[in-house]
Amino acid sequence: MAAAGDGGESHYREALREAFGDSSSSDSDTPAGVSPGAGRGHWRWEAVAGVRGLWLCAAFLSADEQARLLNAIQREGWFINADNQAMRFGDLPSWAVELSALIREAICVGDASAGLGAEATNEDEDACPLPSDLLWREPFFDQMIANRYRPGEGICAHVDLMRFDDGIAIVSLESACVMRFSRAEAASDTPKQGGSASESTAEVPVLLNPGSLALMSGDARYLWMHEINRKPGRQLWDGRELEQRRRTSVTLRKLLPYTD
Ligand SMILES: O=C(O)CCC(=O)C(=O)O
Ligand SMILES: [Fe+2]
Repeated sequence: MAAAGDGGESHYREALREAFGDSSSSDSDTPAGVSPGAGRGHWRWEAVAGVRGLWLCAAFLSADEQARLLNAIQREGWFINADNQAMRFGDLPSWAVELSALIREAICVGDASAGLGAEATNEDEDACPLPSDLLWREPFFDQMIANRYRPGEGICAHVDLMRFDDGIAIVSLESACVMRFSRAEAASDTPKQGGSASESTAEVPVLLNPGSLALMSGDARYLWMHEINRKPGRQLWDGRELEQRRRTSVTLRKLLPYTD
C-alpha cells in the first residue's frame, strides 16, 4: 500500500480541517440522512468480491463532514431550478479539491487489509484501492459531477465515458442506495456456448450508504457497468427494501488529454 510522507499528510490535514472542520465533534446527534461514519483515522477499505478494481470505504466521511459537504454543495445553488445534475471541469470548487485530497489520504492511510481476501486471487496486485500511477497523478481529479436524486430516481446501467481516465470516485450522501454492477459485454453478448447464462448476467450489488466512498479502476471502470435502480422493489438489501430519501452523490474523475 502506498505510504504518504509525513509532510504531505500534515499539509492535507491542515487543508482538510479548514474545509471540513475538526473531526473531533461527537456523532451522537446525527441528523437524518447522515451516517455516523467513522471518518478519518478509522478508514477501512473493502475490495468488492467479484468485481476487480472496485473498492468501498463505507465510513469515509464522519457525520460532521457529511453535513459540511452537503452545506457546501447547497451553497453552490446548483439544484434550485429542478436540475438534478451539475458538472464542473478544470477548476473545481475548493471543497471538491479538498475532498479529492481527503480521498487520497484515505487511500494512503486507510486499512485495506479487509480487502485482502477478495484480492488474494491476484498475487501481483498490491492490496491498494488504487494503482499508484492513478493515485499520484496531478491533478488527482479535474472533473466533478454532483447528482441529486429524488426517491425513485436513479441512473441507467453505463460505463463512464472513455474521455475520462481510469480511477473514478463516488461519494454518497443523504440516502443509502444499492448500486448494481454487471459485466459490460453481458449487455450485448448472447451467452457463449458452454458458459452459463447466470454467469454472464450476474449482477453484483453494492450498498452505498451516506458518507461512503466507492472507487472504480481497471476492470470495475472499463468492463463493468454500474446502475442505480430506485424503482419499487429494486432497492433490496439484506432482504429488506431500503428506505428512500433524496440522495446526493459527488463523482470525481480525471479528463484525458484532448485528441482529435
Ligand atoms: O450517483 C452515483 O452514485 C453515480 C453517478 C454516475 O455513475 C455517473 O455520474 O456516471
Ligand atoms: Fe457512472
